[in-house]
Amino acid sequence: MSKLFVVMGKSATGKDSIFKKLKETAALGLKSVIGYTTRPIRNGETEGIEYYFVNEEKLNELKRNNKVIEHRAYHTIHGIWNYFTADDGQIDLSRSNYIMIGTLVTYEQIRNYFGEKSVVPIYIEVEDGLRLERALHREQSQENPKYAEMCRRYLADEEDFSEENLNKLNITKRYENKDIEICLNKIIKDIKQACGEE
Ligand SMILES: Nc1ncnc2c1ncn2[C@@H]1O[C@H](COP(=O)(O)OP(=O)(O)OP(=O)(O)O)[C@@H](O)[C@H]1O
Repeated sequence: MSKLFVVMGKSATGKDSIFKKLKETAALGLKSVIGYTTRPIRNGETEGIEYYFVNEEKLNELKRNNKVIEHRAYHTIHGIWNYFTADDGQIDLSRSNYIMIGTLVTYEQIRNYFGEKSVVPIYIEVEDGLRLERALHREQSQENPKYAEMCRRYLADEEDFSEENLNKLNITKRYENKDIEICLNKIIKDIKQACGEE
């Protein structure tokens, strides 16, 4: 049976970096599910690669057509930022294995939508101090660093990814992203196993 892998973790744990590498690992043959967001595009991001960057009008249109699989709205310092996954023809579990980035809420809703057997969590962890350092470093490289939003997100993650929430969803397996290559190798091995290749 085909699988949909959901890469999750707190801010700056390296989800985007790991997601990109897994997508590029030809041996896995994973198709990516691109999510949608109404937040502004960051330097270095490309439309249709990290996300489809859309406005709220588009979100409302997809909602009216019952095409939104899961949706989260964050009250940020810059207003409401929406993130969602749309049933836009990208996912066909009878044909391929897929990978996407998400939050715990995404994972829960996607699991409800496609069923527990088809959806596999990949939870990334980084020690809090190191993670804050990486978040700051990344923000400093932006044209308009959003430090207040970085701090808000850092604190919000504590609640969103609490042990209680992780336990509720039965997420026991953790991948530590200290050294990205070691982390990737572990994930690749497990993805192969889950897809029945090992
Ligand atoms: N193993 C690693 N060692 C050093 N730096 C890393 C490692 N993994 C990721 N990074 C860097 O840490 C920063 C955060 O990584 P990334 O943007 O992939 O995180 P993210 O989890 O997708 O964050 P967010 O959810 O906030 O978008 C980036 O600048 C990235 O280059």
